[in-house]
Amino acid sequence: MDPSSSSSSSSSSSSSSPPSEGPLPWWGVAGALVLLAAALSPRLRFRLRIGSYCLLCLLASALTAPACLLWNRGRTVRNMTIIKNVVRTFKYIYGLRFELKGLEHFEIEGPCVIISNHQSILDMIGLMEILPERCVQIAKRELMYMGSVGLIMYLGGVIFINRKSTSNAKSVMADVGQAMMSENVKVWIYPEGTRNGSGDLLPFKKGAFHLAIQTQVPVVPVVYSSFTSFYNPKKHLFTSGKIRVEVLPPVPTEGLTASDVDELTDRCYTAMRETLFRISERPAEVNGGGPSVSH
Ligand SMILES: CCCCCC/C=C/CCCCCCCCCC(=O)SCCNC(=O)CCNC(=O)[C@H](O)C(C)(C)COP(=O)(O)OP(=O)(O)OC[C@H]1O[C@@H](n2cnc3c(N)ncnc32)[C@H](O)[C@@H]1OP(=O)(O)O
Ligand SMILES: CCCCCCCC/C=C\CCCCCCCC(=O)OC[C@@H](O)COP(=O)(O)O
Repeated sequence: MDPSSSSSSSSSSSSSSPPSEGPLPWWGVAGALVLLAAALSPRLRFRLRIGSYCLLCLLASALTAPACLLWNRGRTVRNMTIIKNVVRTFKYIYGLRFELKGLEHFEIEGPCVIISNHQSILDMIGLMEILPERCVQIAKRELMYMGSVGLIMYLGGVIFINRKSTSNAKSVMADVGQAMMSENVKVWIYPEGTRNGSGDLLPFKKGAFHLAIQTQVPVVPVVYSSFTSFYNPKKHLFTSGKIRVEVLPPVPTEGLTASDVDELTDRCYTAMRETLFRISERPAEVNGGGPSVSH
């Protein structure tokens, strides 16, 4: 037997024979088990998907913060443009498609108060899909402590309030009013004050409407269709989906005073609730609207 042939045969046998079929590495086994479990368990699939979203937010924030610091040297609403362009890519990762209507109502010279319904932590994707220039958000102060996400919110100019202290929140909102006018900034507020995945609207808090009247700027209502068809934590549902977004005509506040807050709140609440039911293809309630303000 020719040694070269034997060596070639051994090499050919080694090259022609399949790679050594040793056991899978531990991480291969772990990955396969996770994928199998996720395929079998909706709860695990949901947790993996929403966990990946949180991780993505943390990672993207950590990577975007230095860019904001280098580009704009600190906390400024100009960072929102950078943040917006990053977050807008998330829709492709999670298969979310937006149908937009009424964006021309954002073409307002100067400040305004934008209000929208708030359903989940996914709202950030919808927020950044249509965020106008020079627009900051009002957020609960607990979000400031969410690691890199809190940092990026701070750098983007987000205003943090203590929801549990009306007096503190009111004084912060008063300062916001002054800053809005002096720095020509729009403010985005979620008047429900918390996430609400019911497919309906919670009663509205009044701070947004006080702010608009105190600064005599218009209120621009924005409505996102219900996520319940593709996102429901109670049912461990989180798939791809379509979100209709409708920007309603600005509601003027010139000439209004604090005594008009309840009427302005009701007007916005009713218009947004009707829109929410329409774009979510949910039959409007026979008995008209629910409570518009928190009692
Ligand atoms: C790069 C990758 C990044 C990836 C990560 C994603 C990051 C993106 C970056 C940017 C995104 C940031 C987005 C953050 C979103 C966060 C959303 C939230 O946190 S929602 C929770 C916080 N928001 C709110 O709470 C809504 C605003 N709240 C209010 O307006 C409230 O009114 C208040 C907090 C000011 C007070 O609330 P409360 O006391 O509970 O109830 P009210 O009925 O509203 O008010 C009680 C009485 O006080 C009167 N009032 C209220 N405000 C005022 C005021 N400004 N001036 C005078 N009086 C006021 C009100 O009229 C009531 O009195 P009454 O006699 O009953 O009328
Ligand atoms: C080093 C500390 C690390 C902390 C780890 C944080 C883990 C979560 C990380 C990222 C989550 C992505 C969040 C994106 C922004 C979410 C904004 C939001 O929607 O917050 C909810 C708030 O509107 C209302 O809260 P409640 O409904 O009142 O409750």
